[in-house]
Amino acid sequence: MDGEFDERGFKDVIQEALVVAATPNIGEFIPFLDVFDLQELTRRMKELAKIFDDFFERVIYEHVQDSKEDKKTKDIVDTMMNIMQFGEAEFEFDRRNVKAIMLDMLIASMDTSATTIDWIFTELIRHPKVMKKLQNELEQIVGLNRVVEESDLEKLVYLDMVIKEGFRLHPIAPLLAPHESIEDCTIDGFDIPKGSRILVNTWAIGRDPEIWPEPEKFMPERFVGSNIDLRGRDFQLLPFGSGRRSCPGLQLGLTIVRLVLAQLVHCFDWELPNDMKPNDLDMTEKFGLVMARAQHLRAIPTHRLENILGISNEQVELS
Ligand code: HEM
Repeated sequence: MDGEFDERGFKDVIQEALVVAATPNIGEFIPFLDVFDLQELTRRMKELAKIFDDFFERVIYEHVQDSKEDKKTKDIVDTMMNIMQFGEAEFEFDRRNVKAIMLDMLIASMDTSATTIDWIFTELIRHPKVMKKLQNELEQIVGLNRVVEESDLEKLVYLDMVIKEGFRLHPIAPLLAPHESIEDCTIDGFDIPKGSRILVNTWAIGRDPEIWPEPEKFMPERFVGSNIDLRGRDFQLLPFGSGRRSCPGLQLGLTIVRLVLAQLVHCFDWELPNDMKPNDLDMTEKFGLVMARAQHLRAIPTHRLENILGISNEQVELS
């Protein structure tokens, strides 16, 4: 089964799992049809689960072998294995939990950050004035003699607005994760019984003209003087969800997105190949738990930071 990872690549298999998980399963809505698995989603999910399980078994095996040697650095799998071995958790914690956490971390972290960067960077290429304004901010704060570092990020106010605007138009989990109401409640006059499955359509909220003027426009300036943040406090912008089940990787994810985007924009000027115009970029979305761009973005970088990066100009594929 590892063969499937080797042949298709880890990212591809994870992406398939996200599509299967997001596809509405008719058997969940009409329970007596569940057993027939009409869309073959359950069958495929079981196959994928087996592929992941075999892979994580191999990871655990390798860690057990390595632990016999005196390793200097320990990773998250070593830590979980220790907790399991010495019964340090105050609840049942076995091999299945170790594998489930590994799967959770990989699925939740890999595609999310990469897809976010892909969308926001595409918007920057479609909006050269915004790209230029961001480059000016980077020039002022960082200069042109060194690369952006994590410690610069707090000072990059316009970058922050660009990222919020990107998340508003392209929340990578458009329906968040399915939630369940734990008690009866009424929202906006709608009675929601305890135990209902709740899907929060952040994609639609982000494009609601009653909340966002000219919602289809990519306009980071709409955040000037606003204190709307991304942490789930402001319900009109929920790219990481809200409350107890919101994204625990927010800090890491946001730092990666800010740093990578800042470096891409700061280090390079970008143009589209084959005389393509920014407006010609295909913005079609691809369905999945993480909603990615359907088409790969191709752009040509020219480096701006003289004498710092020994990188030649070439066409790169960002997704
Ligand atoms: C830009 C990057 C990321 C975005 C946009 C993002 C977004 C989200 C969203 C929308 C949810 C569902 C929240 C809800 O339904 O209320 C979620 C859950 C989760 N995220 Fe992230 N995420 C990102 C990066 C990460 C990273 C880097 C990690 C881990 C290292 C991570 C780990 C998780 C986990 C474990 C959950 C499930 C939490 C739970 O069910 O209680 N995420 N994320």
